[in-house]
Amino acid sequence: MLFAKVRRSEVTRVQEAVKAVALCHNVTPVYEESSGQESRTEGGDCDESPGSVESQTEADQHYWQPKKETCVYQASSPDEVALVKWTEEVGLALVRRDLSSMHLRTPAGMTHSYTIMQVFPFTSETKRMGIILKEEHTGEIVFYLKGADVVMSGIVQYNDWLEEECGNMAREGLRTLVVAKKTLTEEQYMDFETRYNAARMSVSDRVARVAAVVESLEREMELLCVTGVEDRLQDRVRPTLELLRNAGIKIWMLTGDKLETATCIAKSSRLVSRTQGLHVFKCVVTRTDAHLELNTFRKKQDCALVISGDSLEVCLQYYQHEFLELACGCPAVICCRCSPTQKAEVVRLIQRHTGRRTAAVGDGGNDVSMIQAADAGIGIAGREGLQASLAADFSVPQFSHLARLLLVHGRRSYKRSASLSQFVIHRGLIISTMQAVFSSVFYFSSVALYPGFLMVGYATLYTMFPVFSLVLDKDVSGKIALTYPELYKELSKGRSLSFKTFFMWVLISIYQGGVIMYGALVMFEDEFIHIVAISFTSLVLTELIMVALTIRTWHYIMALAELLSFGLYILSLIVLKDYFDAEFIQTTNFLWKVVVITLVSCLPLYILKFLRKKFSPPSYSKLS
Ligand SMILES: Nc1ncnc2c1ncn2[C@@H]1O[C@H](COP(=O)(O)OP(=O)(O)OP(=O)(O)O)[C@@H](O)[C@H]1O
Ligand SMILES: [Mg+2]
Repeated sequence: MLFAKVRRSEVTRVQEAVKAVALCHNVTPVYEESSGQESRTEGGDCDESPGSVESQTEADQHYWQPKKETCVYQASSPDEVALVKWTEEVGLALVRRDLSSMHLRTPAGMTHSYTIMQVFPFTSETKRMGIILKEEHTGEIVFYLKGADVVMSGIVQYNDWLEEECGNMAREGLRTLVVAKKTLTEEQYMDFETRYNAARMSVSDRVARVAAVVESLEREMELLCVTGVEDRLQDRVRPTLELLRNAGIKIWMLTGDKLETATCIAKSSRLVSRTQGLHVFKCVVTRTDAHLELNTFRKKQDCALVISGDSLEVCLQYYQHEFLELACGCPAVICCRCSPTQKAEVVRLIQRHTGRRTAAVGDGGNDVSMIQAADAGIGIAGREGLQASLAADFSVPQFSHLARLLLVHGRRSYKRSASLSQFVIHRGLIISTMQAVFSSVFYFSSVALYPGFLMVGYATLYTMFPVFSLVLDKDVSGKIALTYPELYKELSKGRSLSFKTFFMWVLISIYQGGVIMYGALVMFEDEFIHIVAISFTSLVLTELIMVALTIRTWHYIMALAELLSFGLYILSLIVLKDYFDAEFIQTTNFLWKVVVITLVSCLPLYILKFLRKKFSPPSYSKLS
């Protein structure tokens, strides 16, 4: 007798729990035709007031007939989808949902309808979501609440197993949610509704007041169950993280998850290797606690840090500098139970403290603020929707694509921007130097060295294509860049674009400009009138040769650009009779002088480059 009673209550409790999981969520079933073309959402975006369900009876019947369509669950949270799928598997399927109602199909084939009275959506701040439903059959009003264990443990009635069970699941890497319920009487609900509506109407402090009213309901709730959803890692996360680490990138993991889950994921993704120490920062509340904890942590070496959002806040409040100093020295940092604003704040602090570039990678809506705060925001378009990838600077479909994005494209882009920008400076400065030399020789008169179209042509037709084709340059192939992440590490020293390289280019420009101009002046004392033809030809040739010297891997477009520019210049020599003396430029005199001047301006650089490659070759050249 007693046995039967216990058993029975157990069965009903399990039923209650499954029902709660099947009802407390924001999932909408969508039916897709088998062809996979059409999809139909129910409700969702139409703005109906709760209660207007009569008009749908016809549609309902249509829906409840067995059909060939396949049902897909749609929700912003993949966890919720997983849970609803599970309830369908155990027999309680969500067949239909709109703004005002929800329908479940029981294993016996019956349909239970529920009116949705209120929904309190999930936010990362409250870490829970709630729903108030009225069962149409019995008229019972139930408030279901589902959320993170930290918040739920204060809401549910006393029990001795919640914390332990959540911990157990989390240590296996499961993402846990606690589900609770509370039955409301009609009066209780009416009372709540009046207060809730009043709060929603209030002009000032609306958010806080609404939250207070909802909180008044969240007391002494009956604990139903704990769910654990496996958050499987995407493909190739482990090797990607390893590659990034070898590339000299410090990785911080910022998550809203529970400490144990986050630790487990950090281990399974090898963010923290098995042999590496892991320091779990104790929960601190006061300044002294934080001080002591920081001191304990300081003594450990080469140890990854795990810290919860609350403790992080305390540390940042009192010991911002010290904390960041220690954390930045860690091989990996894991911040759990972070709110979205906290994630963004951490990114900003790292930027400010280290002065380094940051990249934030995220896939969910709760990562948007951090993606926007970082120097490079990278969104992963995936199961959690598109919010992150829409807010990001770069969007990738898979975490593992990060390796290619950073190590190959990021690296190339940096190198290319560096060489392109410095070349543009060189191109402008060399001609300015020539003008300056020319003017100073003629007592600083303001006579333009090159007339009209030559100036325009220099900046455009004659040199533009080769210089811009530098954006196609590659020093090593993508495969090599991915095999040797150390290549990326070198970039962080900023050697491709620094004051040093800038002044090198300035020097080169001054040297070349000076050589060409003085050369032309010295060699042509007797034929001064040809100085334009000579110096300009040398100038264009120098520019083309310099581009050719800079290029590390020839692309056919680069060769084309060089030939095109050269061809166009030859053509203008013939066509622009106003600027060039047609007879003179056909003489060998002209030719050998141009060749000599160009050689003097370019050969030393070529020799220097050659020597440098020979005696201190850059690492990429050793690899290719
Ligand atoms: N749909 C939901 N309903 C109720 N509670 C939820 C829901 N989604 C998440 N939670 C709880 O709120 C916590 C914080 O969620 P949040 O979205 O900020 O981070 P997360 O999804 O756990 O982690 P990540 O930052 O890695 O995406 C979760 O750990 C979970 O306990
Ligand atoms: Mg999330």
